[in-house]
Amino acid sequence: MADDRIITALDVHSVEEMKTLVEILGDSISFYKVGMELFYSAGPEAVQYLKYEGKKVFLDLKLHDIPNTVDQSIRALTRLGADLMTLHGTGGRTMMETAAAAVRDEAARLSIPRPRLLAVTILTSMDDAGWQEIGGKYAVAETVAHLAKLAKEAGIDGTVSSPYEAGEIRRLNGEEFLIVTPGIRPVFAAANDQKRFTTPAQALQDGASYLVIGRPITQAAKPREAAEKILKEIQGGY
Ligand SMILES: O=c1ccn([C@@H]2O[C@H](COP(=O)(O)O)[C@@H](O)[C@H]2O)c(=O)[nH]1
Repeated sequence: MADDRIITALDVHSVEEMKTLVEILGDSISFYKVGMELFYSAGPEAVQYLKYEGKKVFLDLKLHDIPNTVDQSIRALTRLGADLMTLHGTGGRTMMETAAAAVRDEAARLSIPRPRLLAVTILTSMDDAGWQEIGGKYAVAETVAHLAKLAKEAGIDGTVSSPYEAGEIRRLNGEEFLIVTPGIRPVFAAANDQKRFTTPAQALQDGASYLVIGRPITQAAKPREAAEKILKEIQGGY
């Protein structure tokens, strides 16, 4: 029933709201994202609950700091046992290399499966105009490809990018590299604040490994029906 390639973003601010959604979605969703909103409100309990329920967890806290701070923070987060975690690729090569080594070291020390690390490239809420406004010298697509190459060289397992860049990242970094794409909008959903987005089927066709989908499911009048509609779409049932 569930498809591991769909990660539902639990952007709510209490454990109670999270549990209600997870119960409603039942076996239609097996992979959840805990982001800043939920983690800053509920803390590690959110991750622990999902793991206890047998779900996979993407802990999306987008670390962005000097290498030493990221090293210590990523070690603490590794102990929570998430499957995927994020840091910002714009933190640079040394920061990414330090984080990649810290996750491997901490997971080995605890004899737990190693969480996969993803570098956030350029947020999907940003278009070329917004990127240039903050001083971006090259086009978004070019910068994302550059950051993806750098992330791979630094020992990072994958990227978070928009689906628009997925094909090029796949070409550059190969089949094993994880490409996680938020900015997913089924035809029935509003764009909200997303600027670089496409449909679930198109994103997979373009090379995404995982799709992050929040509001089109969690804010639908009937979340389970919305999730099932998306599953049907990606499994070719339209
Ligand atoms: O570039 C990025 C990085 C992360 N996100 C996160 O994904 C979800 C998307 O939610 P929707 O409701 O489907 O828009 C959200 O948790 C973001 O923090 C992103 O959108 N873009």
